[in-house]
Order: sequence, then structure tokens, then C-alpha cells
Amino acid sequence: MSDVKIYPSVLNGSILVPPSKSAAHRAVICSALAGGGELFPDETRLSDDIKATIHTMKALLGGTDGEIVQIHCGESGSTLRFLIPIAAAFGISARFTGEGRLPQRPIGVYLDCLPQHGVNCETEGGLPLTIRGKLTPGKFVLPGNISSQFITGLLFALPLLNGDSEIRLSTPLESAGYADMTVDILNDFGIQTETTETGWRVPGGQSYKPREYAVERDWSQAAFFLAAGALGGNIRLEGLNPNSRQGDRAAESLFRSFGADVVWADNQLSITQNKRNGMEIDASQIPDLVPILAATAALCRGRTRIFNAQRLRIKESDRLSAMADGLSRLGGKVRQTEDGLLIDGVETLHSGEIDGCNDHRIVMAFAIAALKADGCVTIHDAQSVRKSYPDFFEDYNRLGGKAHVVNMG
Ligand SMILES: O=C(O)C1=C[C@@H](OP(=O)(O)O)[C@@H](O)[C@H](O)C1
Ligand SMILES: C=C(OP(=O)(O)O)C(=O)O
Repeated sequence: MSDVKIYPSVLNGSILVPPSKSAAHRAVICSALAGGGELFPDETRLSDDIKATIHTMKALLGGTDGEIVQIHCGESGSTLRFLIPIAAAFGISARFTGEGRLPQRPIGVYLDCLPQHGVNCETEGGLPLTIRGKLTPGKFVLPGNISSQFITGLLFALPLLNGDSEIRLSTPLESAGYADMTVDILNDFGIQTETTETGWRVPGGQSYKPREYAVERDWSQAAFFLAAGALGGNIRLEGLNPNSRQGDRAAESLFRSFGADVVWADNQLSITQNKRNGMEIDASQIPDLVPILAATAALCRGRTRIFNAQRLRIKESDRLSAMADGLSRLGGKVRQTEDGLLIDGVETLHSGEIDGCNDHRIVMAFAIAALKADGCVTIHDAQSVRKSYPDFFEDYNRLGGKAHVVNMG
């Protein structure tokens, strides 16, 4: 466990944005299914979630001797929800476990649809989950508003079956950008899918083709430093794809709407403060941006309303409650609604102590908000940044930040 003590400062300079966690999960899985080599030979600076996908894919494809394969997903929702149908497509009996909040995060969509397709699921609600049986092709009806990760998991698995399948959504799709990324990367690895009015048609009998693959950089992580620019710094971000299919690509226009000056020049995205005004934010397609947008809004003039964000309550923490509690502790004016946050901006935040809720995006959002506090802000659970961005505090300090990580043993 560690705390981080943050002293007020202004961030300036350029950083190379880390690789996209979502793209990396997908690339590791497609490459493993193609029988390809290691995408990331040196694991040292990989995030914990990507390490989880690498290790679990190796365990899954490593041969079973008829035993139940143990699949430990760490705290990664993506790893869990992507690998369940893949294991089932091979007819591998597997026991899925996880840590932190993962055992409580929803898997009910699979518990409803997999047994109708030949897969027995044994669970007392969450994890551990043991699956047995071979997935059969056909029609999969599932909601689009609980997690897009169920759709991605099926999109990986269904092409491997010996017949055609269809994914039909019973409610409108949220986090659609993540399903788009999946379809794109499947196509890059030689797998065809077809979009229908209500979902996707997935021909069976396909095989993944090995290839070299460059993982693009992460718009969700870029947003933390975009916020540092919007709050008074002068930041240049290198490596971002302006035409990315990542839903969080929306960060560029959202920070512009907050009033910041956001400009592309020499393949870098630079951002500086201009105005800072509140706004209306529909979070249905950009759940991972909500913590940093809320932190920024707390320091903008006027009201910001974030809505369609119910799903934030079932991530690594209840992110609506974590942001409302933490910002209020620092003197922010924030109220939770059922599906979002109402934030009335203040000029500065106060010093104080924040529960990071073992949630990387909460810790990083408060590290940025703390730039504008009137004294030291201590954030607990600083180690949680390893889940997606192990170098976050190194990058933060390289830009002139004053973050001191204190290991608690
Ligand atoms: O597919 C992905 O890579 C992800 C999908 C999103 O989850 P939901 O679809 O559950 O919102 C997002 O929050 C998560 O961080 C990554
Ligand atoms: C929710 C996240 O990841 P996952 O669902 O993969 O645990 C995240 O990175 O914010």
C-alpha cells in the first residue's frame, strides 16, 4: 500500500502518452489466438491489467491435461470478461478468480446466455466462477448497457465456433467505441464480422492470422494531462492517433468545450488554459473519462452536469461516490445523482486527505485536481495506478509536478 503526497504546482512540457490498455488487451488476445509470438517481450513496465491478460492467455492456451485451468484475472474486468467466452469456445474447463473489486463486478450477462449455449457456469454470484462445456454457435441476446466487455468477449470467441452466430442487443449500446475497437482489431487479425441493425453477425469457422501489430496510444490516459493543461499548465502530448476509434478520443473536444485552447501541431496535441466553464456531459460513451472530467469541472466556473454514468458505480470502485466524496473533502461543491454528478465549480480546492478507493482513475484524477489545491493533498492507494499506468507519477513529476509516493510497506 502507498500514499502519495501532492503539493500544488503547474505542469508544463511534453510527454509520450502510454500505450492504450484497451488496444493492448485486444492485441495480446488476437495475437495469442493467432499462435503469434510475444507482443511485449519486456514486461517490466507493463500495467498490471495487461500482465493479467498475457498470463491468463498463456494459461488458457498452454494445454490442460483434462484439469480445470486456473485463470486469475487480478483486478482486470476486461481480462475476465474477454476470456470467459474464449475458454468456452475451446471447451476448456476453467476456474476464474480475481482480486480487489473484481469478484463483485457483474458477470450476470454471461450467466444468463452461456448456459443456453452449452456452457455450465458454477458460481455463488460473482467470482470464483467455474465454467465447463463447449460453447455452441447461434443467437446471443444481451443488453448493451451493462458492459460492452461482454460483447467484446463474444466477438473474440464466436468466430472460432463451427457455425455462424449473431449477437443481438436488447438495449442500446453504451461504451460503443470499445466494440468498434474490437471489430477493427479482429479485422486486422483476419476475422470478419458484419454489423446488423441490432448487433453483429459473426461467421464461424474462422481463424486468427498472425501479424505484427503496433498498439496505439491511450486517449483515456492522455485526458489526465489534458486536464493539467486546461487547469493552467502548458502540455504537449505525443503519440496520439487523431483518427483513433477509441471512444475517449472525445477528450479533445470535451476539454475544448471546457474552454481550453487545444491545438494539433507537429503531430502533438497541445493544451493550455483559456476559459474554464462548466458544461453538460453525457457519459454513456466515455465512462473512463468521468473521474478526470469531474475533477476538472470542480475548478470550472458554473455548473457541470454529468449524466448517463450509472455504470461508473460498478468499476474498480463506485466512481461517482468516490469523486463526490473526495472533491467534497477538498472543498469542492459536488452532489451525486442516480446516474451522475452535479458539480458547481470553485476557484481553488483545499489541502486534505483522499481515499483513492484502490482505483487508478480516482487516484490520477485527484493527483491532477491537487495541482490547484492551497496545500498538500494526501491520496491513499497510490499503488493502484499500476493497474493501467505504472509510470504515471514519474511522468507527472517530469512535467514539474510535486508528487511524493510514500510506501506503507
Ligand atoms: O473494452 C474495454 O477495453 C473497456 C470497456 C469499458 O467498459 P464498459 O463497457 O464496461 O463500460 C471501459 O470502462 C474499460 O475501462 C475498458
Ligand atoms: C474499468 C476499467 O478497466 P476494467 O473494466 O478492465 O477493469 C478501467 O480501466 O477504468
